[in-house]
Amino acid sequence: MASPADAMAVLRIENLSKRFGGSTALDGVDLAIGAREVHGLLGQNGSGKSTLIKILAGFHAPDPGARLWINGHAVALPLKPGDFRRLGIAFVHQHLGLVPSMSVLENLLIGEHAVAGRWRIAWAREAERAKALFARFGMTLDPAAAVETLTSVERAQLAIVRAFDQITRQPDTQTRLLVLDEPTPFLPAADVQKLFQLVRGLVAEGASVLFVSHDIDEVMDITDRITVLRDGRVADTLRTAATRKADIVRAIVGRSVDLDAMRAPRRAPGGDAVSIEGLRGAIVDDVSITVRRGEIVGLTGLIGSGYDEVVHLAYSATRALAGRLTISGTTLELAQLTPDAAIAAGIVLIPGDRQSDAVVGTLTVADNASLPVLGRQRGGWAISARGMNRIAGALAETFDVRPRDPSRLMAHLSGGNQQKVVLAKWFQTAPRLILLDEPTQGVDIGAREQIFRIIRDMSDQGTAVLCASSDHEQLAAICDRVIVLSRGRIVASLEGDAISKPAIAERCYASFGDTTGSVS
Ligand SMILES: Nc1ncnc2c1ncn2[C@@H]1O[C@H](COP(=O)(O)OP(=O)(O)OP(=O)(O)O)[C@@H](O)[C@H]1O
Repeated sequence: MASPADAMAVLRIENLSKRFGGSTALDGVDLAIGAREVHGLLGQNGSGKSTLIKILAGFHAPDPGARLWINGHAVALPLKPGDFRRLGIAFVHQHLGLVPSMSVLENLLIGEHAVAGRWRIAWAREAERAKALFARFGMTLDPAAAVETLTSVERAQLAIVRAFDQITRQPDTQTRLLVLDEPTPFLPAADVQKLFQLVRGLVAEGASVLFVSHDIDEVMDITDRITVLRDGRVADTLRTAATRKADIVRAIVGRSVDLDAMRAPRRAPGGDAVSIEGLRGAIVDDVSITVRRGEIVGLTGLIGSGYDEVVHLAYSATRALAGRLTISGTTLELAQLTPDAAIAAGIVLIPGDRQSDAVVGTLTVADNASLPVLGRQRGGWAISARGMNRIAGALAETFDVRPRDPSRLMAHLSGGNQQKVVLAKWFQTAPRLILLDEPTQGVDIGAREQIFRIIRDMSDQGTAVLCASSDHEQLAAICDRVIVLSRGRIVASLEGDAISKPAIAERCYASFGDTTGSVS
């Protein structure tokens, strides 16, 4: 039903559909974003969010029958790549699109280089303009600073302000629509609030925002309305202020989810399964951790505290300067360990940045899922494709990978479904120690529940689990113990009922006192 906000929509789409071969990504979607509205776009993995955004970016052509209006003016579809600029739309994706080695100012003006006739840039004048632009939104960025020296939240702020600046420079339009596609992963709560302050500042200056996220708390905080996609259709459009979290979850998943039930029942831990002693890396400094049998241990802290380095050092994805890891009676010197030797010892690392570290996009789902167990698939000299498909099919069933098509190219799965394949691929090797780095980043609330259950099952069967994450809700849901790091050292350990989302956050921020180094 059209609301008053729809009548003066900055962007209005009707009957948007998109099929890829036999599968339907979007099916008759209507969406209206009001002037100065922050509009959330939510939905399970594979529900069609990225496809919708890619159609606006001119990357995909929609199926015939769709209609688009920008500020009340009909716009012909399909859009060509780059059309969005002259229409007053800008995109900020999770990877932000900044060049770290270039300065803040060069990054701000990167779009200007690309525009014919704008090669001559008055740098001094632009630097003054940039300072004024940042000051307008309460930011204190130095235009001459290299982006690689900025904090994560400063980079995200720069990417968002740049997007706003690019559209306000467009001569042909008054439209200012920012599409923020998961801009907050890995940011601690206080930094998310800084970004939201910026978003509110941009809205006060006339911008509208489409905010895509899996974080329901954040969406409830920043949006005015929410559109929920399910299986490519609009499941609901909700006014945020009048909506409870449970209603949003139900719209996303299509059923009720008992959020409290996702919390792990407390178990009595067994004997020591894995111990890490005297670990040192670029940030981590003399850290010792013991994981007991049947125990899931979380690692967290502020960005730069080193909590995520621990799992990479324990697998030797990054070579440790010093430290020992003892597993099943074998002690490994971490300064000499290689990933091959780690895998042979039953250690697996599931990295957070799956696009670059964990996925081969040009191979099928079956190929990706089979990579760690190829040795088991050799029939004579050939690798059995049927065997690989069978294994991948069974894993896809357990991990609810959608669609259930092992022959699909990995690059053609949605981001969250790729993550499920990565988890499935390593879990089938029955590891002794699983090192997780942001395991449910980009994964929807329904799949998250399944993944938590699988991690718990693995731990019940004796696998030791170390999970590095900045998602305190996730840690509170799955961990028996949560270790907090600051400046490379352990500063707190929460156990049992002391673990909660606010308690973890509090320890992360109150962590500039004494450091103890080890916890068992
Ligand atoms: N290029 C493609 N070829 C074939 N199928 C595709 C392609 N891109 C997306 N799909 C399919 O379209 C559907 C919607 O995917 P989309 O990436 O839009 O989901 P999403 O809501 O963004 O998911 P996520 O939250 O996991 O990022 C999925 O079933 C996906 O497998």
